[in-house]
Amino acid sequence: MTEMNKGLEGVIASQTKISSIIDDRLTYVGYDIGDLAEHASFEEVIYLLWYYRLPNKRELAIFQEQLTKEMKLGHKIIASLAVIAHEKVHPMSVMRTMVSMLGVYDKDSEGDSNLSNYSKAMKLVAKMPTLVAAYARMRKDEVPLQPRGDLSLAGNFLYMLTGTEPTPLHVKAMNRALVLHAEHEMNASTFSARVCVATLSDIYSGVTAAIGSLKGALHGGANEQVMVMLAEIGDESNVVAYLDAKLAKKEKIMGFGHRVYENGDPRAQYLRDMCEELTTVTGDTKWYDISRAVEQYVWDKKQLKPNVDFYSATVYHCLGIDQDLFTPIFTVSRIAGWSAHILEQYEDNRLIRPRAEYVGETNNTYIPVEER
Ligand SMILES: CC(=O)SCCNC(=O)CCNC(=O)[C@H](O)C(C)(C)COP(=O)(O)OP(=O)(O)OC[C@H]1O[C@@H](n2cnc3c(N)ncnc32)[C@H](O)[C@@H]1OP(=O)(O)O
Ligand SMILES: O=C([O-])CC(=O)C(=O)O
Repeated sequence: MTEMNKGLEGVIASQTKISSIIDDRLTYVGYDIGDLAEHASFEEVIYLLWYYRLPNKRELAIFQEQLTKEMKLGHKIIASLAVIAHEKVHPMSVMRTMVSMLGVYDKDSEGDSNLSNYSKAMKLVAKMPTLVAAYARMRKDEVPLQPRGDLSLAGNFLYMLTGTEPTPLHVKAMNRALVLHAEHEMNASTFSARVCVATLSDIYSGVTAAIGSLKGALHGGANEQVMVMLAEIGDESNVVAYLDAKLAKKEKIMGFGHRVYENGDPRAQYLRDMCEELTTVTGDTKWYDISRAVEQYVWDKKQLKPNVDFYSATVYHCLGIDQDLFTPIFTVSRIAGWSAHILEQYEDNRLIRPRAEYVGETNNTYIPVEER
């Protein structure tokens, strides 16, 4: 057997044409993430990840129309959401359950043709923002809102969440966050999705598995923990003492470090810029200033750079979003990458089944329970 590799660090588990991270540069289908963050709509990015090319104007218009049509939630889904909306569980547990419910109420859930899988992928990317927004309202006893045909996915999401038409700056910020979180090669949640569907299980099962993996604080759950940390710091003058205490206890600083990037996550700078733009407009730069001070001190003390989760926390906070919805927003975006990987896995499938090195007891003999 080959040597054990804890955490599968550096192991290549499959080939992909969806995204690459080479020498700290992230590209989606060969397009630099900075270029996409600056210019692309989230809808274009979904198309790019599924079809390995950008859509032309007509293709994009049709794609957007299909997405908007699929955004609505059926009454059975709203009824299921009503049953759990007030449970005291993390919103990611609600999302995991509701995606599973989408599978329950999709008559085509077991369909395995290419057409059926693309159609289910479309339903999932379209319904994810509506689910998060509906849950956010229903847990506060507010009526869930229907998507509007005249808004982009980012705009619709903010509208359905808040009930008011978002400003162009807020739509730009949300769109940029969705583009930047959409895809990231063989991260833990994408790997979970691929492992699941490689058994020839269905797409809803794959996405349910992925949501479970994204929830954890070492992965997507870090963005919520970043906001918890910033709130605990509370003022720029507390940054050093707070971080010193954390590091002395050998605790991880959320939103820093990365398994793959050696010199920093390129997505962080675009979110930092967005964060600066948002806070400059509101005139309340407190959270941005604290974040900059944290970034500087963690670099000075540990030579660690922020990852995608660090500045996304302040961006969402500036958009007025509750902190426990930060990771669910990650699902609204990452469903693009998960679905692309699931479709790619089906295209050229092989069961994913690594080995474990056995380090337990050997040569035991069964003793009847009465004699133990
Ligand atoms: C979307 C995303 O998933 S991005 C990642 C989001 N997660 C986080 O922000 C959580 C905080 N970060 C981390 O826990 C890690 O950096 C991970 C999970 C992202 C990567 O983990 P790994 O590649 O397994 O690195 P590992 O945890 O072994 O860290 C290597 C060393 O750097 C240190 N280190 C890494 N990240 C951090 C951190 N955030 N704070 C403090 N120390 C850290 C570790 O303590 C370890 O030091 P040691 O060798 O002296 O023990
Ligand atoms: O790639 C990873 O390990 C985690 C990450 O940054 C992501 O999923 O966006």
